[in-house]
Amino acid sequence: MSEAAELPVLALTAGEPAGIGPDLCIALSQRALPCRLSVLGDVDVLRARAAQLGIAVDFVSGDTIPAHRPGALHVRHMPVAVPVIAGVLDPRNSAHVLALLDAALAGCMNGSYHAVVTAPVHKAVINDAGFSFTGHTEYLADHSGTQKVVMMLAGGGLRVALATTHLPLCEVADAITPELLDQVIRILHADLQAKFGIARPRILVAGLNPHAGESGHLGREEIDTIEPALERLRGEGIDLVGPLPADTLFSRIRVDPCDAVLAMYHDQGLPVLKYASFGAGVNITLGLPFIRTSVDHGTALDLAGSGRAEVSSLLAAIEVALEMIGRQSRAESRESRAGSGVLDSLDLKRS
Ligand SMILES: NC(=O)c1ccc[n+]([C@@H]2O[C@H](COP(=O)([O-])OP(=O)(O)OC[C@H]3O[C@@H](n4cnc5c(N)ncnc54)[C@H](O)[C@@H]3O)[C@@H](O)[C@H]2O)c1
Ligand SMILES: N[C@H](C(=O)O)[C@H](O)COP(=O)(O)O
Repeated sequence: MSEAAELPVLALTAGEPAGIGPDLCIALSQRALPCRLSVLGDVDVLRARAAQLGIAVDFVSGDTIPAHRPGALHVRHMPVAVPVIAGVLDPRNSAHVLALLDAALAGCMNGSYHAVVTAPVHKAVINDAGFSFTGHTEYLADHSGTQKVVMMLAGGGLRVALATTHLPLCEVADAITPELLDQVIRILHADLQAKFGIARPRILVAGLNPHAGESGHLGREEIDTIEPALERLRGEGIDLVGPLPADTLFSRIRVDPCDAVLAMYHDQGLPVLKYASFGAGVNITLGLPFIRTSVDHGTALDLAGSGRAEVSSLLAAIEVALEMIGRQSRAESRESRAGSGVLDSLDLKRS
C-alpha cells in the first residue's frame, strides 16, 4: 500500500460560493496537511478566486484523492448554477450549496470520506431560495436519519455545547424539556468519552433564567425541569454540575476544572466562546454517525476575494477532525484485537 493510501480522507465543502469559503480553500492549497483532502465545490469558482487572490494553484481531479501538498488542491467538481461574484449572494446557487452537503454526507456514510469539514454557508440566502434550512447541524442530522445531534464549539480552552441550536429566542423556554436535556446530555457525555478520549467528563450545566431562576423568583425552569433531569442522570453516574447562573458559570474558576459547558441556547453560550477564541474555534456536531467539524465564523461576504480572510479556524477544524479520526481508528483497532483474542492472549501471558 502507498503511503498516501494510509492517510485519512477529508471532504471539505466549499460552502457559499460568494462568501469566503472559496478563499479559505485557496489558502489551504498553500499548506501542508497530513491527510488526503478533496474540496467539494465548483472548480471554476475556485480557479477564479485563486486568480483574484493572485495565488497559483494546481487543481487536481479524479477518483483517487492524493496526499494534500502545498500548491495543489484536489477538487470534486460540482457546478454552480449561475456565475459567482465574490461578496454578492445569489439564491440560484443555493441548491448547489446543499448538493455539496449531500455529496459529503453520502461519502461519509459509504466510507469514501473519514470526515467532513464544512466551510460556511449563508442560511438566509438558502431560505430565500425556498429551502427550509437552519444550519448544517440540523441538515446533516435530518439527512442522515439521526434523531438528535448536539452542536458543540471548542476554542480558547472551552467546550460549549448547546441544548437548543438555531431556534428563535421566544421558543427556547418551551423547548427545554426533561426529554431534550436527557438526550443532549447523553450524547454530549458519550461523545466526550468516545471522540475526545475523556474517561469521566465533568459537565457544567447553565440555568435558563437570570441567576438560574433565583430560587424560583425569576423563573421556574431550573426547579421544575433542569434540576430533575440532571438528578436522574447523576443517578446513572454522569458527572453534572448545575444548573448554575450562566453569567458566573463562565468564570475560569468554574470552567477550568470541567470538560464542557452545556448552555441552554445559542447566544447564552456562543458569545462567550467566540469572545475567547473567534477565528480559531471549531464547531463539532456530536451524535452523527460520522465526523463533522466546521469553522467558528460565517460567510464574511465583506471579505470574499479580498485576501483578508483568516484560515486559522478552518485549520483548527481540520486538526480536530484528524484527531477524532485517529482516536476512532485506534479504538476500532483495539476492539478488533480484543475480538480476535490478541488482547486476551496478551493478558494471559502477563498473568
Ligand atoms: N459554519 C457556518 O456555516 C456558519 C457559521 C456562522 C455563521 N454562518 C452564517 O454566515 C452568515 C454571516 O454571518 P455573520 O455576519 O454573523 O458572521 P461572519 O462570521 O460572517 O462575520 C462576522 C465578522 O467577522 C469577520 N470574519 C468572519 N470570518 C472571518 C475570517 N475567516 N477572517 C477574518 N475575519 C472574519 C467578518 O468580516 C465580519 O466582520 C450568516 O448567514 C450566518 O448564519 C455560517
Ligand atoms: N451556530 C454556529 C455558529 O454560530 O458558529 C453556526 O451558525 C453554524 O452552525 P451550523 O454548523 O449548524 O451551520
